[in-house]
Amino acid sequence: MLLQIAAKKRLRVDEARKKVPLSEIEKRLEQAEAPRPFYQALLMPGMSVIAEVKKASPSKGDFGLTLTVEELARAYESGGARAISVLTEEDFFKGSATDLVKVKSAVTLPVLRKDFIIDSYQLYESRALGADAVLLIAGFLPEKELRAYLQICDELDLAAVVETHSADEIQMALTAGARIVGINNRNLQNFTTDVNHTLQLAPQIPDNVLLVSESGIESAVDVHLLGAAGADAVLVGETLVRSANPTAKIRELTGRKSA
Ligand SMILES: O=C(O)c1ccccc1NCC(=O)[C@H](O)[C@H](O)COP(=O)(O)O
Repeated sequence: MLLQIAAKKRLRVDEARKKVPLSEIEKRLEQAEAPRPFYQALLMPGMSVIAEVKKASPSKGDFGLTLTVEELARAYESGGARAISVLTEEDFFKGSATDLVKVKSAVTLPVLRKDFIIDSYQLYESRALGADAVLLIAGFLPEKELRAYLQICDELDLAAVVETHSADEIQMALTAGARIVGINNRNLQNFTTDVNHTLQLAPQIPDNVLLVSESGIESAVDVHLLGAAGADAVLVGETLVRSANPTAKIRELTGRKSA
């Protein structure tokens, strides 16, 4: 599945580059507004929720959102989310760049572009679309490339969450210079999730690096255990999009009334 996602992404990136060359994106970036502070949002005391706008997934199919992406993002902001993640991958998650643009203008929170970044072009594109942060998947990128991408993110003033799933990937992310490491509780081979995965790997993350626990987070107990293990933030998708009241669900997860 991951190979299929990467192959589709390659075609999409090549198409995008033909339509809008990097030189044109660089021109647009000259007019771009300063990004919103994603890293600082995760530094706030207490657990930060990165609430995800997720329309579908390869394992679960379409979630049948009843709210528009703007309404959903505003509901997340009201519940005290500290950042919004927008899945922009088109072919397996039914997302789009337009979703990111719509969400960015609907809320005041920093916005993470959640996609499969396989080409540096996507970093410039993300910044031009208004993303404040991007996700880099350690399992997709050799260390040299990851380091180079992190450097481009720094130059663009774009925060980066480096997603990992093993001790080796965590070491690679840290060596490459990651300042925010995601531990994905989802096994990308079979799509099962287990929050114990973060609990087991969290000790590998030094204190000066922010830890985001990703995927499969369902309850206040999960959030509490993850916080006690050292997570600064949780990235939550399915639990929120399936909830009848996403605002209340975020409050229930954090035990807080506001951010
Ligand atoms: O969500 C999936 O099934 C999935 C499959 C293959 C690659 C990535 C996948 N998810 C992307 C994500 O990063 C999640 O949407 C995110 O961590 C939130 O997860 P959840 O709270 O379990 O929806």
